[in-house]
Amino acid sequence: DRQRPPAMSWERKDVKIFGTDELAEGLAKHTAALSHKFAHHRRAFTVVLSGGYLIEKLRKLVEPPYVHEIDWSKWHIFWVDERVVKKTDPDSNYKLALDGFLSLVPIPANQIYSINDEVDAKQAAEDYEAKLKELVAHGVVEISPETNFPRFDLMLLGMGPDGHLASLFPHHPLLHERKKWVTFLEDSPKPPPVRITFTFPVIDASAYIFMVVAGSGEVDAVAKAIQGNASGDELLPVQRVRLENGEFTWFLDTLAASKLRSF
Ligand SMILES: O=C1O[C@H](COP(=O)(O)O)[C@@H](O)[C@H](O)[C@H]1O
Repeated sequence: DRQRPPAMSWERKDVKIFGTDELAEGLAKHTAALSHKFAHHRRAFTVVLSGGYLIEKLRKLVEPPYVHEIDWSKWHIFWVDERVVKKTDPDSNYKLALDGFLSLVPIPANQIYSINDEVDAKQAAEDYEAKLKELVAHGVVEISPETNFPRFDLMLLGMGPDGHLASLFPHHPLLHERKKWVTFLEDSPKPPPVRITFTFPVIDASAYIFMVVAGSGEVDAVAKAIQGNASGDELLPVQRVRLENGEFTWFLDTLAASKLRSF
């Protein structure tokens, strides 16, 4: 039933709240719209994924009508963060996305940019940054004219209960990394400890970010992030996103939004 918009209990430009069963449909609809827009204007649609339950929320994209309507040949897939484990490890964000999403859609395999899982974290971060630079040079990934950081078309991200996004955790020194595109950490408070992550300047250069949060686990972080009055060091990582020239939209289900005061 394509004409029927997803049931949405509440919407403002930057916050969309869906019934728990409707969130995946709403996300698919808005993602497909961006895919059409970018595929029409450029030869590539660059999409960055996180791990976590985001992947399960992409389930409607692999079903009709979206699976048939999207021009998957234009999609290029990246990870905002990755655990430094083998690609077959259950902790791998690549494996999670492959099993739950990428193996079900016809994105060309050479347009799926996973990390090098044969090297240590420092080398994996350097390799990934070098790959991004190569793709910028070939015009696949755009570059921000303002900051010279790569500008991805869409980041589909999740957030942890502590407000972390990517592998940028509260009070961690990497929150302040302003030079590198991709960096690494060996002390992630959430296991596994060794990871690589995009830095804030890369996240901030995005054209669109969809921040997807569902269920009751992050309800306090959602309320703090959207309506809290923290400042300085107490800002949650997700509150530190400062898009230069892009749109940040929360995709919440009613449970995740249940501690929001009405706007
Ligand atoms: O460790 C990670 O956590 C976040 C949030 O995960 P979730 O399970 O709370 O959705 C995820 O976005 C990130 O990619 C992942 O490495």
